[in-house]
Amino acid sequence: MRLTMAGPNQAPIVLDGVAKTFGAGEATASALLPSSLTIREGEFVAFLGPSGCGKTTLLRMIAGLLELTSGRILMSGQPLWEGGRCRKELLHRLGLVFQDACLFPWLTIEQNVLVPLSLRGHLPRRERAPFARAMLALVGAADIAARLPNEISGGMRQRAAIARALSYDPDILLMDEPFGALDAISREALNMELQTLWLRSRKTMVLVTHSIAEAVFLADRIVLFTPGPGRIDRVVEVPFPRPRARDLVFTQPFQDTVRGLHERLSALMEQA
Ligand SMILES: Nc1ncnc2c1ncn2[C@@H]1O[C@H](COP(=O)(O)OP(=O)(O)OP(=O)(O)O)[C@@H](O)[C@H]1O
Repeated sequence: MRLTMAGPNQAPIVLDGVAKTFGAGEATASALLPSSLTIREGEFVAFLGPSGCGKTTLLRMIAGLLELTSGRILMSGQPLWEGGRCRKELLHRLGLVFQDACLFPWLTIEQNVLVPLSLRGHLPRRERAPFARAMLALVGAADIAARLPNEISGGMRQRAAIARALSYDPDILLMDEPFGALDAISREALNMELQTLWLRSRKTMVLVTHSIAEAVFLADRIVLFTPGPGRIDRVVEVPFPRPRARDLVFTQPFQDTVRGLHERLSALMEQA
């Protein structure tokens, strides 16, 4: 089922006092303190914070993979969780990409990208393969359509994972450290591709990252978390116009922004 588009006052994602604790009794541990945030239509938001601050936990709650302990998540104004039950029909708006590409090793890349199309069945059968190839082309991976996952590089596997997430035709792309395991140069190339993808599609994108520079390069707004149990410390607007050139990272204004965030994160970690 496809939902109607969000109205002007219905942001794609609203977090309203969202919190999570794990365990029970004396073993209870807080993973995320109450956090509120509005993610706007078509914006690129990065979640940035030290290890264990609850970024992944929050992303998993937005993805409907983890129940909230308290608070509400609204998707285009509709609560994602109701009475302890996740409203699966709202999840059709989401595409997910994780650090590990999680591709089926016995399927070619094109077949992997076709899986969600077959499962969802939202395209006529004859249109599926061309659509899968178009998604691979969009992320610069058209050449590897016929290869198996273990025959290609980690960077190419992540491109394929993004293409697979896009084949759900999501309005919102949630990404958890998608390039965390890649070398610096591949990561830069993938960041450029991701920016191009965002510029072309204007999908709402949420990226969890440890990298301050990656967050500054890609995001419109950076959500900074305190050390665990984390909460949102502040939301920082990134001032650089688009498209952002690869060389932006070497400029003084970029490095000043990175340094400012670094100093804030260091201060938070010293206070913790
Ligand atoms: N299933 C779970 N059961 C118990 N504790 C958990 C579970 N998942 C996460 N946690 C705990 O919740 C806290 C937040 O973890 P989370 O993975 O969300 O942090 P993170 O900011 O994404 O960290 P990283 O950047 O290292 O991935 C951590 O203390 C973690 O140990």
